[in-house]
Amino acid sequence: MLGGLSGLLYSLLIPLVLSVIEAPNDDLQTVADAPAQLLSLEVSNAPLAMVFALTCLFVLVTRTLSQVMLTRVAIDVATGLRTRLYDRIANAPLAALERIGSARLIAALTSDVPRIVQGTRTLPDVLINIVMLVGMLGFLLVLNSDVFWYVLGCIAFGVVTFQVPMLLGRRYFVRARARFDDLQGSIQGLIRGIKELKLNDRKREAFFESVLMRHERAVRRNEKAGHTIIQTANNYGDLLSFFVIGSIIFIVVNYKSISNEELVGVIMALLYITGPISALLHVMPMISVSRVSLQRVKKLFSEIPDEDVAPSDGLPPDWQSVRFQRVCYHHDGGGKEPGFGVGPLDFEIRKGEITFIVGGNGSGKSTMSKLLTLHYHAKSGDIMFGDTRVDSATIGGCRQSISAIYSDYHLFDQLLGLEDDDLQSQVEHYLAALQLDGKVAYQDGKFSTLALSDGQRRRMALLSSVIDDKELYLFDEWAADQDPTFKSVFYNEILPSLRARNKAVVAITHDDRYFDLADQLIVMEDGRITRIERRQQGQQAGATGPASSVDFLVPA
Ligand SMILES: Nc1ncnc2c1ncn2[C@@H]1O[C@H](COP(=O)(O)OP(=O)(O)OP(=O)(O)O)[C@@H](O)[C@H]1O
Repeated sequence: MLGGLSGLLYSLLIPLVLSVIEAPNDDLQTVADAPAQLLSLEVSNAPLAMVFALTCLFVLVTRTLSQVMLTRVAIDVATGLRTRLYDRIANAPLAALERIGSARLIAALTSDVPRIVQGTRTLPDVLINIVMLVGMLGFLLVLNSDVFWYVLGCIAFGVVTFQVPMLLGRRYFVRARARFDDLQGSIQGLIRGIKELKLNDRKREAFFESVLMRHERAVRRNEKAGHTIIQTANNYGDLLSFFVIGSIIFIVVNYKSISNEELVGVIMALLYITGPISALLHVMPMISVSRVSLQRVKKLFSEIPDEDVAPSDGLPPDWQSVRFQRVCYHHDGGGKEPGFGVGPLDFEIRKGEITFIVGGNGSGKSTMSKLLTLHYHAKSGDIMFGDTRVDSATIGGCRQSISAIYSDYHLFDQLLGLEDDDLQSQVEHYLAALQLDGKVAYQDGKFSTLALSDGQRRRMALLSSVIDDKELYLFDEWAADQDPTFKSVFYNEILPSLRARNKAVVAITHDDRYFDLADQLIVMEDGRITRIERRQQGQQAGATGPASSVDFLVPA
């Protein structure tokens, strides 16, 4: 609205100036002959000068206001888009996120969203320039209708012919954007694999040449081609404006009756029109790139399904055991690969027991554990939390019973969602029990550092997990990078103390030295359970090391 008003006022300036130059009536001439005194300046045509000054002021105010307001809207759009993406990611099934991959998600958040916003930011200028163009065309119509129709025809011709390079340029932008996902993936490879690359010059060169720079060159090539085409088209558009002016001065005047006075007005109007046309042409590449990013984000949204989970009241159901009944799951292989199937799985995890899941690499232990922690949705069969069957209505509540540390866990630098009064003392207790008290402090609701060794970071993850105080604990090869002493602490003290608290404890492990500590041993092979061993009633598990008298957990 303001942009339109600004454009309209802007387009009124030329007729105003022309009316002064042309001095169409005697009154004005008289006024011009007797300049008025304003702020000790002699001003000709004082009333018109006032109108001119006020119009300029209005243009300044309305244009600034419209730009500021729309820029603010654009910033809100960016936040809104990112927030929608955060929500989508948070509510997406894990399998879909694994399939899409972090590279695409990060590229959308860091590259597409800013480009969309950049495109949105041009909108006030687009609007202002369109209104200016329409205003000036209206003025042209008043001046000379023949010239008006001629110019309109030329603009229509320009718009139609401009579409060809635009479409071509857009195709290159689409290709560049698609290759940007690959580039993002290889940048992650460079950062994460820097240690391996530094130790092997040939590997590094090969990575740079055939992976990283290949994608970089592809992005560069396509972006250059896209911008070259669109810039050339812009210049063609600019040139077309001058071609129109030239053709009117040199050709059209011979066919249509245009007075000299009209011609001056027409040329001024046409020169003035080139401004908005050129401004519109120059935002075209930005709008085109922005549209490509918008489509990319839309496609991403369509690929992230919403998880079929009803809103949970946060209350887990009452359960003593979790039962798997003929549960099956299948990883899609993607393309020609057959994928990997797990199941049918039948087993029971009880509270007050320690269950070890063992098996060779790739036997399906982690997949089964993600079914148990309700991250993967079973393709068939039932998972029961006590008498509660896990389905879309109950899954949210059931998840609240679970705490898990996977091999690719993430460590947050603060304890989130906890408001216990004695949180500080609990954290201090666990920092000491996990032998981290000299390393990490908990201050102002944050850990002082996470720059720790792998084993120490895993202990921090354990701290965060036990402090959550859930019913079912899953540890995926947690002890793999612990030293022998702390491995023993984990198996002989930490797991038994969780069991003593009536927690259901599940650990995926290759540490056969500690197998007899478990109440139940589930052996997996090629996606199936080949054996389940249960300890006899009354036979106390935990014979390998000296069971500590110290309770790891803080007193209840
Ligand atoms: N996200 C995934 N997408 C597709 N296939 C997968 C995915 N994760 C695992 N797989 C397939 O499932 C198989 C079993 O993987 P899983 O991680 O469950 O094994 P595991 O027993 O935990 O192995 P390890 O002891 O090496 O951790 C793998 O061989 C792989 O082919």
